[in-house]
Amino acid sequence: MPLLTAEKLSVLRGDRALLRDFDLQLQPGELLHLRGANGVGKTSLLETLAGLRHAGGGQVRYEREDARPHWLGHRNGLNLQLSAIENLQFWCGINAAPMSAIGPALDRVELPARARRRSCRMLSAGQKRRTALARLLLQRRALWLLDEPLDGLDVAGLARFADLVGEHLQDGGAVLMTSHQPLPAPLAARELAL
Ligand SMILES: Nc1ncnc2c1ncn2[C@@H]1O[C@H](COP(=O)(O)OP(=O)(O)OP(=O)(O)O)[C@@H](O)[C@H]1O
Repeated sequence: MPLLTAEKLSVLRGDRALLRDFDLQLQPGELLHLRGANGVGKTSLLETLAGLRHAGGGQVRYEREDARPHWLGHRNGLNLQLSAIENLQFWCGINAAPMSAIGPALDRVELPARARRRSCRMLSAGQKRRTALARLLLQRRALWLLDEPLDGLDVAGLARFADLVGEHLQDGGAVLMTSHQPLPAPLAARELAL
């Protein structure tokens, strides 16, 4: 059974339809790499699939109860006044996720200890991205919708990202992500060009 189905979806931006009658299925264990030129509508599509933007028509279905997606936008969704740990504590608080998951998640994304308690405005782009990626590990959600998750990551960061995604797919999760860059090895993705 697919984790995500979109049928005859219209993606709007203002009063303009960027996509019409768009169909998509995402199966457990599948990584889908959404590609396309700047401005073609990748972010708008992802936001529509995540329920952050009204569709102009058609429907989006999450087929399983635990398929409520993890969303990672390219702005990271961090409060820059707060530290990495405080941001994750806030996220755990509003999502009923265990605070005990925060340390291990930051270990997995290899955010240095000295960076964890600094306000996020003091972090580099890659450190902020790693903090945002750590959210994916705080609560099990089968579907990950990731907009430009590779931006700002160095070579080690790309390798950690590949580890996280690879494990998630093996556990039966699915990932839909945009990227202008090739995906890090050994991730094998189905490609969809808009
Ligand atoms: N606030 C806005 N109001 C109306 N149209 C917008 C707005 N923001 C963006 N757009 C238009 O929506 C279209 C799709 O933008 P979107 O960000 O989804 O593209 P994208 O494929 O993700 O681009 P990129 O590769 O540059 O990230 C663009 O052509 C853009 O001009």
